[in-house]
Amino acid sequence: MKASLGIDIGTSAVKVLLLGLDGEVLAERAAPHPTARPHSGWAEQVPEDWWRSTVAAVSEVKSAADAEIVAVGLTGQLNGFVLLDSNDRPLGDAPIWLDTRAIAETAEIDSAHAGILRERGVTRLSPIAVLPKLLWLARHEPERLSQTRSILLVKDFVLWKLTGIKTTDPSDAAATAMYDFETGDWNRPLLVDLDLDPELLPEIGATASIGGSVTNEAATETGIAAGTPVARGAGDVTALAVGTGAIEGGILGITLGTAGHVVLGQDAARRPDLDSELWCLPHANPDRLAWLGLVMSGGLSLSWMHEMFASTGKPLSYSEMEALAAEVPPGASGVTFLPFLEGAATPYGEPRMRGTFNGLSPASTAGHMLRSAMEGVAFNVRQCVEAFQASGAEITQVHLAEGGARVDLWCQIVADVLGLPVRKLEALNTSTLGAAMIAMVAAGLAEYDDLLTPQMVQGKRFDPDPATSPIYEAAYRRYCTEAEAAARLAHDMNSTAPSAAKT
Ligand SMILES: Nc1ncnc2c1ncn2[C@@H]1O[C@H](COP(=O)(O)OP(=O)(O)O)[C@@H](O)[C@H]1O
Ligand SMILES: O=C(CO)[C@@H](O)[C@H](O)COP(=O)(O)O
Repeated sequence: MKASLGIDIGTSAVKVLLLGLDGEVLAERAAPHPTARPHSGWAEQVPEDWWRSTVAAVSEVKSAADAEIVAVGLTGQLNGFVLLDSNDRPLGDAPIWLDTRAIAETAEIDSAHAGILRERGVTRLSPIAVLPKLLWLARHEPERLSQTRSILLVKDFVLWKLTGIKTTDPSDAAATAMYDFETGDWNRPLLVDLDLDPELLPEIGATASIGGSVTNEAATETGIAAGTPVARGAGDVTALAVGTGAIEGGILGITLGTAGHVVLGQDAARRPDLDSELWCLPHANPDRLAWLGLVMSGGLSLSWMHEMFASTGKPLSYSEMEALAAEVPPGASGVTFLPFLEGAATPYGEPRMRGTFNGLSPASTAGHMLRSAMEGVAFNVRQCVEAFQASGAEITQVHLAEGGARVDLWCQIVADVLGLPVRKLEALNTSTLGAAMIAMVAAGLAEYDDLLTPQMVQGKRFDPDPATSPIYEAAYRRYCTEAEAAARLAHDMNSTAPSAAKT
């Protein structure tokens, strides 16, 4: 059987998926890679680890399904970047999206260039983005930047390893804050103004277009036939917009990966309210834009607790954690978790906020903390949904996916907190699925209109329980009050802090 191979270089792992041309998922595999946090606020990965994980996961998925790979599509975490020297060797490790060392540079660029960033980049600047991190490097590691001959984003590094071609797509480019939505090119005037060389950046080609084909060397390493076309693909937000069906209309995609994503496909002429810290990225379909509400610590809020239990020598499985949380009533008896372990994106845009439990008493149990962690993430998701609605978007269906959606209680909590029916998709790895779908379009094997596969509309439905509605209304109001106070506190305590150096 012929199949499209999707490859997602995620934060915690590379995931791969074989999608039959009839829309059936034939096999999926993953291979993990670590994140290093060498200094406060830093988060880095080793680019060669992405390639090693890709080779391992592709080899496994090929053994799991007897399929002929006719197209490859890439996606990956946004805003990680590799500096390559004149011999195409990485100059050090790659700062990833979780790296917030450039808080001071962010404030500086945003205040001097807010107009051009909003009008041409359709963004408020965030320290997640590549742009302020490049300025940080120019100031703190100028030699490293002066030795740099090219810069590649995460999925584009793997595309280069597969094809020998350095290229990117509009969705990955736009997240860096260095893209011009009007010209479809890098925002050259902004870069020149900041003394950053636009020629270090790769050319930008359409998401659903072929970027190159698998080289003989990559074929030997991966087992994918030499000459197989590789689509440029998309950053993970745009790929998961495709994979969750958030392509047009009111279909809202929610994912609980390491991050949490709340995504809608909207008409390209419309813009969200950037003051609500919503993001706007090019969609795979050029007639649309992907609107994003970003929850920094989505699935991470639960995997963090999972790791804490494991570190005590008494690990709990995810189903044991779910069972403990299920013993506690909705609203977690007044315990609130603010899910800002990695800072806050939508709606606060405050990277210095941190996670907090409020309302604990001697009667509180691990179940209260687990349930409130899931509820806190659902409340942050609701803030994203309300920001979309305030920007005039209508929501008719909710599709939920990625690793955290394996926890049924969490799916029910999301339905109850939103007061909307939620469908947990059968194909949970939606960015990987989206990458495989985009590759099919790029290779001329499918049209955008064919992209809603049977997996999309199938899956378990969770209806909101009306009995929980008044409880969650009160708990959500409590959460908002506490989160707003925490945002003010983080801002006031840190507003004079200098840029993060090696501490
Ligand atoms: N065995 C499991 N059962 C239920 N949920 C899990 C399990 N393992 C991980 N998770 C959840 O899935 C999240 C990771 O989702 P995933 O889609 O793999 O993330 P990413 O693509 O960001 O690496 C974890 O943070 C955790 O909340
Ligand atoms: O960078 C962003 C948003 O800017 C995140 O969307 C990352 O791309 C995280 O993806 P996961 O690995 O959690 O799926």
